[in-house]
Amino acid sequence: MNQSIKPGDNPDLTEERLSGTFDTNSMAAVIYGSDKLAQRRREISEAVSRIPELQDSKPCPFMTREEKILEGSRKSAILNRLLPGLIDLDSFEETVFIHQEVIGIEGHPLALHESLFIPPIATQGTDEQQKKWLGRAQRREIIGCYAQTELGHGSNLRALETTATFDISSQEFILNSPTITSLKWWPGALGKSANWSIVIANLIVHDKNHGPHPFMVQLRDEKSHEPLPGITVGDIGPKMAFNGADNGFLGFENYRIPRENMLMRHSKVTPDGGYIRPPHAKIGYSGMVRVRSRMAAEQGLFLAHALTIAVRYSAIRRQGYLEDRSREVKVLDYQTQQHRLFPSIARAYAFIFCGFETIRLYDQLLIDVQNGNTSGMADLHALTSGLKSVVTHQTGEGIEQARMACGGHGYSMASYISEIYGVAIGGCTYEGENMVMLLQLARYLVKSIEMIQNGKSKNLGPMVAYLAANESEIDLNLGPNEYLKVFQYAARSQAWRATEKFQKLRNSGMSKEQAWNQASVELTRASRLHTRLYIMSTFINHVGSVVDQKIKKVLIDLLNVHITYEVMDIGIYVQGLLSSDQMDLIRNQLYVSLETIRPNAVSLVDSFQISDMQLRSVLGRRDGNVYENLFKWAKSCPLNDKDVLESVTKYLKPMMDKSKL
Ligand SMILES: CCCCCCCC/C=C\CCCCCCCCCCCCCCCC(=O)SCCNC(=O)CCNC(=O)[C@H](O)C(C)(C)COP(=O)(O)OP(=O)(O)OC[C@H]1O[C@@H](n2cnc3c(N)ncnc32)[C@H](O)[C@@H]1OP(=O)(O)O
Ligand SMILES: Cc1cc2nc3c(=O)[nH]c(=O)nc-3n(C[C@H](O)[C@H](O)[C@H](O)COP(=O)(O)OP(=O)(O)OC[C@H]3O[C@@H](n4cnc5c(N)ncnc54)[C@H](O)[C@@H]3O)c2cc1C
Repeated sequence: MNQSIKPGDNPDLTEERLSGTFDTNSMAAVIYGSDKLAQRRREISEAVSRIPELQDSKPCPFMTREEKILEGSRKSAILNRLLPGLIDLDSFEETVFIHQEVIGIEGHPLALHESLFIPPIATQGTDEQQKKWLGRAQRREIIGCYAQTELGHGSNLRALETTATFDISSQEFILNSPTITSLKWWPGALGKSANWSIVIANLIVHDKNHGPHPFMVQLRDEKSHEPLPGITVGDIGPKMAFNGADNGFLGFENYRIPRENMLMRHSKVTPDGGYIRPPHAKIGYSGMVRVRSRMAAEQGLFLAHALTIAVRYSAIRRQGYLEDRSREVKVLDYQTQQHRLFPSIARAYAFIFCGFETIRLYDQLLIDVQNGNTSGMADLHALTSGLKSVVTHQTGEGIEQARMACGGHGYSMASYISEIYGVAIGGCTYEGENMVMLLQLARYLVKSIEMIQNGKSKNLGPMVAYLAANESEIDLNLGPNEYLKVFQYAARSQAWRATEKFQKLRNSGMSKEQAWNQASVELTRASRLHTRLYIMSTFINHVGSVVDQKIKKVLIDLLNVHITYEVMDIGIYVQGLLSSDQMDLIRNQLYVSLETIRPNAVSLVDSFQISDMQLRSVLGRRDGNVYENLFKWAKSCPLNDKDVLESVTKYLKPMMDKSKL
């Protein structure tokens, strides 16, 4: 049963909901990993919808940037007061969810406090440091951000220029931004809101540079909120989207902080200037791995927002005819519309399933690292580097297709899809530019192939074991596991092709760096295929573990859309394996699976259970009553407050009057 049906809804949507074959609450439990979490999301939505002061003061598209920041701060402060009665304060998921529900996706002054400021203190701070700052941060007595990227460098962390020089005599670090390019640039909440920051700076002790390390730095006076002497700080200006957040710049001039402000759980500077190395050289990068490990689920949900809008709208939008000339069809009945939207629904599910898996893997790694075992770091770094890159790119593509699937109204801010797109594709850049991160995974793939070449296949981890197999024929009787083999073939042959290209260039006498650069397009292709294989295999495993048979049946249908679409999409890489007859068969299976999923399309997006408050879309409203509300929305546009604008009286009218003479 579709739980979204209510009286007064658009009958076209009700009809769709009645045709669904499964219970949307049960599907939500599968999507969010547990009945309890799905249930909590519904309860929180319901509770906040009843609190007038948490509602939008006006639609976001009609707000200026200053109003967005004010509104985000207003709601953050109210939430901070009300949270104890609304959520389990120990649950990160509930905390993130309620902020998203109430404030939305455009960002707000506390958006990074929870995800980028608190975690480094909790995982890289010593027990004393945690005691000193964690409680204050959790109670929001201080607001924090994460300042790493600089004006001149973001991707290449080893070229960061900010310095933290240890002064033994005063037992302080002296922070400096020696050049214009060393200004910190981009950190969310830094511009106007945060009064503390984790700052990544080169640690210099006895003139030796030990590379980037994290420091806890106070930026603004806790009473006046004025920048402290030695600090230059401000907002970097409007962005493509995410304008409810105040991304900022920051410079230091001989700014002193106590020795105890370097986060010292792993690396340490002793009072006499001794440096103690961390157990793994890249442990300071683990905050980034944490965020990347959450990005697949987060991005899957961005895609889910856009699809909820586009699929619901496509079910009420009637345009053109099929056989019956007496009534126009729902645009959702066109095969092209289904081909545009349904594979993205499948991807959104796949990304969310993968995302919960990588969050679990990160949590496990965290426990291992705290116990001194860093052996899993390279694997998870490689996996999350590839995953964030593929998922952000495909999410962007899927959201843009969703916008186009809504025709002209998709282009209006009333659809809200452009904002979702703008926020989501930021993910292609933040937490590591996608090409850069694909090349990180490629290093791992090349190393794995070198192990095979050196007769050490047995040492390969489970995620790359397929690189050593030798599949050259596929049974035509295609089920999910055969599709997986097809994908393995594609990923394996591309990984070998790219590695051999790199090796050939090396053997021709080229430097390692040049050879890498000349092979890099092929290497990034290998990384994408490897990652898409991982996404597919996680999806297959996840569906296999579902117990509820009605849910399982529809997930198998969705999986069929996914595997057929993905294999068609990488056709060029499987030409050596599949005949044109086999490709035709797969193409036809895709068309059949689009038809099979059609009656459940609306129920599949309803199962994401994204409330109207969170969706902020006139087109995607749960009740499907779009046209009257589009008219209402347009009338409420501030431009319509007056019939005759100053633009007319001051310029157009005099121009027209003059022309008449
Ligand atoms: C009451 C209030 C409550 C508030 C609660 C609010 C909560 C609300 C939250 C959300 C609300 C909802 C909001 C709506 C949603 C909005 C979403 C939008 C959010 C926007 C968020 C934006 C955040 C962005 C943050 C950032 O971007 S931070 C900056 C990130 N920067 C990067 O990622 C830089 C990328 N570069 C690198 O990582 C490195 O430079 C490099 C590329 C890895 C290379 O490093 P390096 O040069 O040092 O190494 P190499 O020489 O290349 O490699 C050497 C070997 O090291 C290995 N390696 C590298 N990294 C790692 C690692 N991490 N782990 C393990 N190993 C690693 C590498 O593989 C090499 O190995 P080898 O064996 O091959 O040698
Ligand atoms: C919305 C948003 C929020 C952000 N929030 C924060 C924050 O809170 N804190 C923070 O510290 N930072 C933040 N950032 C900054 C972000 O992390 C960086 O912008 C990102 O890491 C990319 O670095 P860059 O800007 O230096 O890109 P560049 O590296 O300059 O990228 C430019 C081009 O160069 C290419 N390139 C660079 N290096 C290589 C290479 N080795 N091989 C091949 N190609 C290469 C890239 O692929 C890209 O095409 C944020 C950014 C955005 C957009």
